[in-house]
Amino acid sequence: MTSQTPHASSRGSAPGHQGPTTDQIRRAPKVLLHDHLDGGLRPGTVIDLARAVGYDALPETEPDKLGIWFHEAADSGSLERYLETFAHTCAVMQTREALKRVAVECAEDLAEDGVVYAEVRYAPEQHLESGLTLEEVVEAVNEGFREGERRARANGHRIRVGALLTAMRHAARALEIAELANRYRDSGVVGFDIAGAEAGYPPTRHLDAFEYLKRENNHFTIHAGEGFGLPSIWQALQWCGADRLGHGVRIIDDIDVAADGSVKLGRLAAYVRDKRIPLELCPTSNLQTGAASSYAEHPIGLLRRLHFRATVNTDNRLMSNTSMSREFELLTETFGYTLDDMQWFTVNAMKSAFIPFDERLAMISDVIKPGYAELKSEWLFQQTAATSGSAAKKG
Ligand SMILES: O=c1[nH]cnc2c1ncn2[C@@H]1O[C@H](CO)[C@@H](O)[C@H]1O
Ligand SMILES: [Zn+2]
Repeated sequence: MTSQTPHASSRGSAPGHQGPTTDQIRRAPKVLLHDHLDGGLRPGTVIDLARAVGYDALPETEPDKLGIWFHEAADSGSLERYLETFAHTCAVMQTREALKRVAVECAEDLAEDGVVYAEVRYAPEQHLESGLTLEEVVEAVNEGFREGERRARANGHRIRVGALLTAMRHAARALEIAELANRYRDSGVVGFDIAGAEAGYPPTRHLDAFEYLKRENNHFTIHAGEGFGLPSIWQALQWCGADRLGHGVRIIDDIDVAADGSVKLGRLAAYVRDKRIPLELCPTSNLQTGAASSYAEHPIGLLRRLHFRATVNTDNRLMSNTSMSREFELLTETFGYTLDDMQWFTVNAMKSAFIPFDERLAMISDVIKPGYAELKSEWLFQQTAATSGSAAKKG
């Protein structure tokens, strides 16, 4: 972890610059731990696939309008209504070809955005309507990610994508999906997750799946502390044993900031910080589901200042009309973050990934840190009147 203070000065960019430029943010190496495959389709692909399978329930048939429709429909203030929009994306992801294409494009789009490592999740049980088996779903997506990585490389980008298999918390297939994740752990699947409406569906309903994964020494994250508060986070950690928290943003309810600015952590918040539990924060998604009321008031500001293991994520690029670069742009605008802050979030994410330690370390020391060092040194080589020699000639 870097040791700079939260609002590190302009050391990370050219003197006088308040923060990184849009272009620097895009080129900076980024790590994404929380992104849903069925929440990141290109609008044009949704339309193509709907046509191919004869799905006629799309609300719009023109890409730009459909993109806007997803964004507006998801902008509902409630997690339950936000989740309704996935009926359309899941409906068109029911064949091997469709799943593969979506996975290829996902890897390509993330690479284009400067993401060097991503864990992308989806719920295999939601892709069985046309007769695919769970294994066929996983294999089609894996094939797509490998092909996407190859195409990204051909375009001059480097990315690695791992899959997380999600079980839906309202359903009863968690153990089966956990076993599936375990079977594919050496073939592209790096962990497990549960998602879906949170209120009324506590993670302890799926204890058998989590206990199984622990016995197998496997990894899992749990969506908790988004649509419901502290009890959900507490269960996810202390009953289920989650390695990471999907969102976890409501941990803020256990942090007291006094009028004089002094901060007191409750027992659960202290545990989360002390144990370095990674928080997969997704600012824009939280605004849409009502888990936060504005970027300025988003708990990520305080959590970063208090040195929680905070990470920045997209959640659903289609529904939130976002990307990793966009999330960082919004954060730099709101909190004045510099390249040092971006690097801190990125190293946090890489440390928290589910791939082996030696690979995480190599990513941090050989990809992430050199990438940021390169960006941070750019101002030194900008041609100015002082360095171009033109002043001397005129004199
Ligand atoms: O932010 C979220 N909270 C909870 N569930 C979600 C969120 N985003 C997506 N999904 C759910 O996860 C499924 C598998 O990818 C999606 O189909 C959606 O229902
Ligand atoms: Zn999510």
